[in-house]
Amino acid sequence: APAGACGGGGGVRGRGGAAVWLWQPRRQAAGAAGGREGSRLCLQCAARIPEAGAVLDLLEQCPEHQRKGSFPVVVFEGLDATGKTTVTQSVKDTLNGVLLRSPPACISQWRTIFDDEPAPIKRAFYAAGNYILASEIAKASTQAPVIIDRYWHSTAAYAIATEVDGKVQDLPPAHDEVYQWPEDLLKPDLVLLLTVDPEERVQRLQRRGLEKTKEEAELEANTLFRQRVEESYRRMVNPACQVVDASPSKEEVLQTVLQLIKKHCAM
Ligand SMILES: Nc1ncnc2c1ncn2[C@@H]1O[C@H](COP(=O)(O)OP(=O)(O)OP(=O)(O)O)[C@@H](O)[C@H]1O
Ligand SMILES: Cc1cn([C@H]2C[C@H](O)[C@@H](COP(=O)(O)O)O2)c(=O)[nH]c1=O
Repeated sequence: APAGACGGGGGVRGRGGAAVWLWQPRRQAAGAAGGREGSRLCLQCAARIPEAGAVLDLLEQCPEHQRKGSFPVVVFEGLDATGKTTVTQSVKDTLNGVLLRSPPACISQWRTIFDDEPAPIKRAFYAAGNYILASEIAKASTQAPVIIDRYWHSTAAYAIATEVDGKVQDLPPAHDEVYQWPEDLLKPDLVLLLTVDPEERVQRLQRRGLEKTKEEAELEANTLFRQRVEESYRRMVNPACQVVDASPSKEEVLQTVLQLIKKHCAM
């Protein structure tokens, strides 16, 4: 792989236009999220990890420029424990849809390996996962509504928030290209960002009682990181996230999102 493809000033640009692995630290946020080409190059650099080769093989099997079928594709985003798993399952059941998630099942068994790698490799894993997921979305959306638990916006928002230190004011400015959807990645019809206030979210995390991922532990410990992730979500464009207050009961949240889907997606 070309020198600098995975971290040090490379200036690589993804085939579809996603800014990847550029010079400035703030550009590295976008780079860390990478496009298809950027993540491919970074995983090639990580050849010492056998699973990187396996992810690359799966990525190569996925045709570029996936096209959506005629059924709606709806993504749910948000910080951990905002209720994505809960609501995606209910929406899937209500709409007789297909439920998918990022990273997709075919690579999720390697997630813990990549979570322990340096940030660019970890993000390349998640970015590649989105391109593999796009193949699944393209196929499933010819048959039924597709409901997705996290997609590109999560990859980008966590990457940006990790690469940038400090406060929300230190993020790349609104309208920066780091907040753009990659041109070569299949777009959903609707992206819903679930939000709850920090106290409620911590209560939900505690009630759930599962083992914390590193990201979750960091989110809990680091208010600034949490704010950077959420603000990055809010700055994403093309498509932008529609913000949903997910504090009400599960049933109320379900009704709110079903109405939004009805309003924004032809069913
Ligand atoms: N509207 C709600 N009101 C109260 N509790 C809720 C609500 N939605 C979800 N919960 C509870 O909050 C906890 C976290 O929810 P869930 O696992 O769905 O979140 P998540 O966003 O998928 O989290 P992660 O991203 O970490 O997987 C669970 O115990 C769930 O039962
Ligand atoms: C998809 C995706 C996830 N992450 C991080 C963000 C979360 O803290 C954890 C766990 O997510 P999950 O909803 O419990 O599966 O993974 C990330 O950093 N980048 C991504 O693309």
